[in-house]
Amino acid sequence: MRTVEEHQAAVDALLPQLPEESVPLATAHGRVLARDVVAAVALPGFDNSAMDGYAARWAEVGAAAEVAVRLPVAEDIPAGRTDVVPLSPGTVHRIMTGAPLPPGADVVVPVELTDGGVDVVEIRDCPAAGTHLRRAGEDIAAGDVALSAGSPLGAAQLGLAAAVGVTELPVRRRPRVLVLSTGSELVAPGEPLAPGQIYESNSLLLAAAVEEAGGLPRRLHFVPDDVDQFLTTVRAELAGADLLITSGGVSAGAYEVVKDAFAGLGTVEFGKVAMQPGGPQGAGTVDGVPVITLPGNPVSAFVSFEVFVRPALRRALGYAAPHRLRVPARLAGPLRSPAGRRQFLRGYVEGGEVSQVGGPGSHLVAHLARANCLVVVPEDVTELAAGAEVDVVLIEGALR
Ligand SMILES: Nc1nc2c(c(=O)[nH]1)N[C@H]1C(S)=C(S)[C@@H](COP(=O)(O)OP(=O)(O)OC[C@H]3O[C@@H](n4cnc5c(N)ncnc54)[C@H](O)[C@@H]3O)O[C@H]1N2
Ligand code: MOO
Repeated sequence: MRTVEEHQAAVDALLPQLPEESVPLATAHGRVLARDVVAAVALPGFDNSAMDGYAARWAEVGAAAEVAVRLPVAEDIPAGRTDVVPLSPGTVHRIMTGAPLPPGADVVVPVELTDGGVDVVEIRDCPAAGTHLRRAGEDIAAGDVALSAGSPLGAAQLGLAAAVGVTELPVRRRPRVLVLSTGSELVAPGEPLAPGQIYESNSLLLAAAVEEAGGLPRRLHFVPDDVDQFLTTVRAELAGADLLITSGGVSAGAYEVVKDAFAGLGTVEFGKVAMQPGGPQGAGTVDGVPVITLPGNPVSAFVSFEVFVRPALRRALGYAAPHRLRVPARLAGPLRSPAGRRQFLRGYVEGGEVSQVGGPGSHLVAHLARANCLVVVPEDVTELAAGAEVDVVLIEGALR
């Protein structure tokens, strides 16, 4: 039986880093940066005002804290004015937020502390010298790394890229991932169910998980437990894919279609991993394309994707942090776990305390949908008391 880490390494080895491509900023959301991006300009690019008010010499207006000071307004500087007129002694400039600070000014008096005068202003109070000034380069200097390789590109990162004048970003191509469910009991949602049939749900679950991990999923129409149909469906689509994920047909039954189809074909190896759920696993290549065969129980498919596929996809995409956030939490109640298997129980964590959501059964998809974390119980732990500390892996729901 493989350890979790051994199977993780086998899956990682299947997925090489994806090639780089350049994408316009407007379509880079959700991608991950392939190379460092250096700031071509400093931020702020020039000394400027943090307030609407009056740029002044503190030596001339500081006394307004005790008694009002009246001074002529020599210039009006809206944001976007590009000529810079130095501040002459004995004058102030009316200035707006973001407008360039005139040389000579060392304080901006907010308009609220004045009478708002246009030609002459009465300054009634004054903050300390140096207040409300934004200095060139205090956020980032030109030539510094603005975004480092491996950073996910969210709202703040895209905002920064635009702020330093970037128009395109280097990212890694999204992997094209085929998802194929197997099982003669499966029926498409919306169709009537005969006794013994169930709605096919894993392809939706896995395609969404692929997308969330940064891949481009393509759901193939599910197939019954029939080797010929399975291989025909796979072969029609495999060329050009970066990965095929299958669900079902990998345990010990009489009709294990995925196992049977790939026996003697390609390099897919089947075996057990010391974990629950997600015991039966397979990984290898077929026609040179990486293939990962997940167990069919919906919770097993989900947990297997989380533990093996998601980190491998994210590593291939270049993420600096391919794994989910893992944090300690106190157990709200006691739990038991099988010896020799790492268990990934479904949990709900809040305020540092985690409650188990449903039992360990890998068919409990409704409970999975209410969980926001996986509770990780190590292989050598069989019992834990309420209050014991465990590691929890935060899954999607936790991050909203
Ligand atoms: N004798 C043994 N039986 C089983 C073992 C074992 O070691 N020895 N392992 C068990 C474990 S653990 C798991 S997990 C499952 C894995 O089985 P398969 O990967 O072969 O999956 P199936 O038998 O096809 O399905 C299992 C279960 O999940 C339902 N299912 C399958 N596909 C879908 C789908 N696309 N959407 C919704 N539900 C799906 C299926 O109806 C079954 O109930 O094997 C155990 N048995
Ligand atoms: O290991 Mo199976 O994946 O329990 O449910």
